[in-house]
Amino acid sequence: MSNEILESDMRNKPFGTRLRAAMDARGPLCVGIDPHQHLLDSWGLPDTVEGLASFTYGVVDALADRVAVFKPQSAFFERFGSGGVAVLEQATIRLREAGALVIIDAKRGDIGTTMAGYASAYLSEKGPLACDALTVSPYLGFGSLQPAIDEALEAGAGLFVLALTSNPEGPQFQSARTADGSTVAGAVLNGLRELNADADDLGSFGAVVGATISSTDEDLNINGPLLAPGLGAQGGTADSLTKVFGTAVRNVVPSSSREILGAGPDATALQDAAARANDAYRAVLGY
Ligand SMILES: O=c1ccn([C@@H]2O[C@H](COP(=O)(O)O)[C@@H](O)[C@H]2O)c(=O)[nH]1
Repeated sequence: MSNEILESDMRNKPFGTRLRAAMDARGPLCVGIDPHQHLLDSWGLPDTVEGLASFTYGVVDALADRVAVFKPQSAFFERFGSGGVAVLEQATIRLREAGALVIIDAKRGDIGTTMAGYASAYLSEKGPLACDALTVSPYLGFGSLQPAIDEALEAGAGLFVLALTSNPEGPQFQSARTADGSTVAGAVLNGLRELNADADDLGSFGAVVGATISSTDEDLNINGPLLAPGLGAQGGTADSLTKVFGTAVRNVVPSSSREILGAGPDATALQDAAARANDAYRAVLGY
């Protein structure tokens, strides 16, 4: 199941094309790798870098060849300093070797050459944390993301820009009106729509839209992927996806972390949890 995505012709395709192929082959589920302290504890592991490594590689070994997309949460690796970041690097390499795509959830955002520094760390194939896509924050202005957009285009990588996040505090800024009358979220979605305008099927520039927002008046048809965290532990369900995403539901990448990870450490239990979630989302998203 892994090799069709790894074939050299696919390797050189833009992120959006590779993402569609991976979801077609393995189902739409994105498994979040969030090694919370309470999860290490429930897996019988110590809250140390060794515990982090056992947890992370346990997820990788169980799921890398059957799940399309993984979203490691950088914060839980950074918590352990350089040793933790080394685990993130290794996990990313192993997942990609098994044909999965990796979105590192680091929500980076800065200006000019600093943003370019983040972009080269995560998006350039020569970067130490080279992955398929990175989450980024647009709150220094959508245009501040340009160095990451340029690097993503150069590397065939993708970006997921925060638009309508799953947390209840999000609307305070995201629903605010900009000078041209659109909301902040609407301005982000417009920016992404422009970036994806020439993409054939799925563009490489995605939005983060939580599965927990009850509904939205924003146009989510951006011809790009819609990363939907908030499923499972935060209360979002497969049915919420139809309500939130409407006609854009086919482009949703449903992401779930604690709901799946809580089934470990047994590999079969992790695989069953991922298969159940994948089947539920497949049915709703039309795969
Ligand atoms: O709007 C957002 C953006 C990112 N996240 C991240 O997704 C996971 C959710 O974990 P669960 O255990 O499935 O709740 C976590 O890494 C968040 O930082 C989000 O939840 N909402």
